[in-house]
Amino acid sequence: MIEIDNLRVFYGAGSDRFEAVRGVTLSIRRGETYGLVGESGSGKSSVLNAIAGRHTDWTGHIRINASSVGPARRSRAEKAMLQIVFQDPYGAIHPKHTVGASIAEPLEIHRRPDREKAVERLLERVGLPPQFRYRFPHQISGGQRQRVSIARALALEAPILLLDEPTSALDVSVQSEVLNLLQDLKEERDLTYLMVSHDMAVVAHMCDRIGVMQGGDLIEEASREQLISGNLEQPYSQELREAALGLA
Ligand SMILES: Nc1ncnc2c1ncn2[C@@H]1O[C@H](COP(=O)(O)OP(=O)(O)OP(=O)(O)O)[C@@H](O)[C@H]1O
Repeated sequence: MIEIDNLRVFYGAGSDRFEAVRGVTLSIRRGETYGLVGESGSGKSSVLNAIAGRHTDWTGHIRINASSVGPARRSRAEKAMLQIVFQDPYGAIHPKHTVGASIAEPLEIHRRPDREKAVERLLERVGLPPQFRYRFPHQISGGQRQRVSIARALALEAPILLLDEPTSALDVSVQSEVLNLLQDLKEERDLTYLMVSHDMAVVAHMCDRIGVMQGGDLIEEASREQLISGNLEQPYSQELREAALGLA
């Protein structure tokens, strides 16, 4: 569903030009949840933003559902293939728009019919009551806001969701509810997830496979079983795992 070949991502120009991702190759199957982990600044979000078309200074090959996408502006059909769920829901939902308007916006842009009904169904699917459509983001909790951004991400029925630290801004008690919702949606709709996370526990819970990034390189890939049992090749991956388990 997602194939990346020798992806290099850059920021800045001239002598300030900086290579944040240094030739990453990976592929993610349909229905798989793939977790990108690594310390802050290792390049995880840069990979995600290149795939999403949010950052355009990159080289290499990205194929989404077997079609190549370039760094240039995406077509409507290409955009409809994937959606992002951000750490901070305010990245996706406008603070001055009602919940209903935020969820309806992608449907309006893509001129989908029956938007009222669709918003109602989406709210219901993410576990929010219908009257929430009239509320503003500051009138609902952080977990509820993240449910709204998930509803918005689902609106166009994109087969791929890019999850950028989707629960790290939430209270621990709410985190698992949102993760369980994502898990249920994935099974129900055969979605493919690429998840960026600091949190190895979240990744172990959610992901079929992980990729470990360090300094812009993908240094190791491992299955969930390997992650859980500690059967990792690179000392750095072990360190991340042990730190997450409180063993370090
Ligand atoms: N807009 C930008 N301009 C310049 N450098 C940037 C920009 N965005 C990211 N970088 C740099 O690129 C490198 C990779 O950043 P990136 O955000 O991809 O890492 P990350 O692993 O996602 O980190 P975090 O977990 O903190 O989000 C870092 O050194 C960062 O400083």
